[in-house]
Amino acid sequence: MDPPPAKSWSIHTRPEIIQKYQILERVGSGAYSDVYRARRLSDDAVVALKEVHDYQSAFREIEALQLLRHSPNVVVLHEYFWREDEDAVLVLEYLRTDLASLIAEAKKRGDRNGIGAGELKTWMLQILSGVDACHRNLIVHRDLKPSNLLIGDDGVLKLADFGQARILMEPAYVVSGENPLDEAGSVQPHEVTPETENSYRGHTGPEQEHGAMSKEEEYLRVLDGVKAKDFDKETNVYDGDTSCLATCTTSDIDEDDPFKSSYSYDAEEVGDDNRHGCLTSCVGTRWFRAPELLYGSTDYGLEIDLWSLGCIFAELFTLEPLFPGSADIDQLSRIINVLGNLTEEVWPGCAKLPDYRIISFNKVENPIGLQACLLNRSPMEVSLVDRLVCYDPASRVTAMELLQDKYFSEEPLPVPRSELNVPLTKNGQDEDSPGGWREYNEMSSDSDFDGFGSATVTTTSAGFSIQFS
Ligand SMILES: Nc1ncnc2c1ncn2[C@@H]1O[C@H](COP(=O)(O)OP(=O)(O)OP(=O)(O)O)[C@@H](O)[C@H]1O
Repeated sequence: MDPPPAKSWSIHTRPEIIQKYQILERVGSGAYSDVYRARRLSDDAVVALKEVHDYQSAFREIEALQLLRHSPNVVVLHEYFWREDEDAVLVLEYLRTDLASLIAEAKKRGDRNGIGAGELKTWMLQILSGVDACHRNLIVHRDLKPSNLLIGDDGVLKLADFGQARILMEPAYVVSGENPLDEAGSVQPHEVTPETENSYRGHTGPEQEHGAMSKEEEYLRVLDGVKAKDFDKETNVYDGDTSCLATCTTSDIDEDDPFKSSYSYDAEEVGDDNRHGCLTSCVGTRWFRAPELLYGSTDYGLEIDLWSLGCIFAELFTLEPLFPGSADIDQLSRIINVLGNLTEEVWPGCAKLPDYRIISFNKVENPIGLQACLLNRSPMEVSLVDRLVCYDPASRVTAMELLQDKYFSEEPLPVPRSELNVPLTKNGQDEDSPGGWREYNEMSSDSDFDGFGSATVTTTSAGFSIQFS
């Protein structure tokens, strides 16, 4: 195999960037990226430059952010730079802090009741609106966690870090198995404008008929898998009737845009997700990872985000992570201690999960229940988490349904954004602090069995099984 092409060693030396932006400081780095605060020379606006070192992650983030560009609770992608031999640089709106910092500051203050109920509701509504926007577009974020919910000085909260996002279904009938980036070569920068926006709505044309059967089958498969509930008809994405496919496809696509033919479910086969629509179970940050992922599912749906959402809401209520597992098995064991064992009674079909028969736990006779984890919270708050943090993905309440929940229309009402206490600091600067950034961001392999209980390995007809006690 040829070695990868040499890359510019630094964003600071790339003329196309420094001609337009003054790089001020590095504000963060993640598994795949370095993020800088920068000043746009044309108008002095402060922006974030996200230099993404991983091709697939950059691809996914740009693809999702272009589709979500009108969503008020999703970070705005202004433009991006990408040449074959260099890392992608995404120019994003700059948001100074995040929900993890909000939780950390509230905890530090030691207020007995945590974040005020009216404030909580405003934060939650913003999160729900962002998740709802993703799910209406059949985008599964796959890494929802407090540190990926960015907050601006005006109290606006936006979903960010779409590097693991996937579009579960794109009814554009674009028939392509090829990677559009390979075809496109160097065509940057790309300004993200209404003209270059890759929307898959509102255009019908002959290309829709091409490959319709397989797409329809795929669509039905996804729907089966994700139990897509009644998406808003206005979006023309899904109205509970597959006939709406006829109204959905790509619209104005910039000829130069390397993403122009990527908006199909199977056009982009990257990462560990395979060519046949199977998704990798190795996504997300463990504490927020849904049980179906922990059991190795590869045909999960939007509901994995709803589980994460429940964990985030629980953390907002108690200022403590709900399931802070130290390894994947520990993660499952914590969930089982609270919800009880995963059985066919609570989730019909769970026995088909790839690792269900491989990993088993002793019967938990008296699961402690979510209420015990949410001490001093109102019944409505407990119910809200309960409807998200449940085993059967089909039973999880959608973001759209929650936006209408009476919790948000009852006293105390959500406060105006101007009354929110925006965190003064940004959490996670101290990477080695216990329970801090490093632990929070850890994504370990599925093979970490250390540090909890005893394990009995037995040979079975299927191979082996591990019993944890
Ligand atoms: N638009 C932005 N404005 C300000 N800071 C940002 C912005 N986007 C990202 N950051 C910060 O940069 C850091 C890394 O960003 P991000 O989480 O998007 O990258 P990543 O490599 O995908 O990370 P992860 O390892 O969490 O998946 C985070 O601390 C984040 O808060």
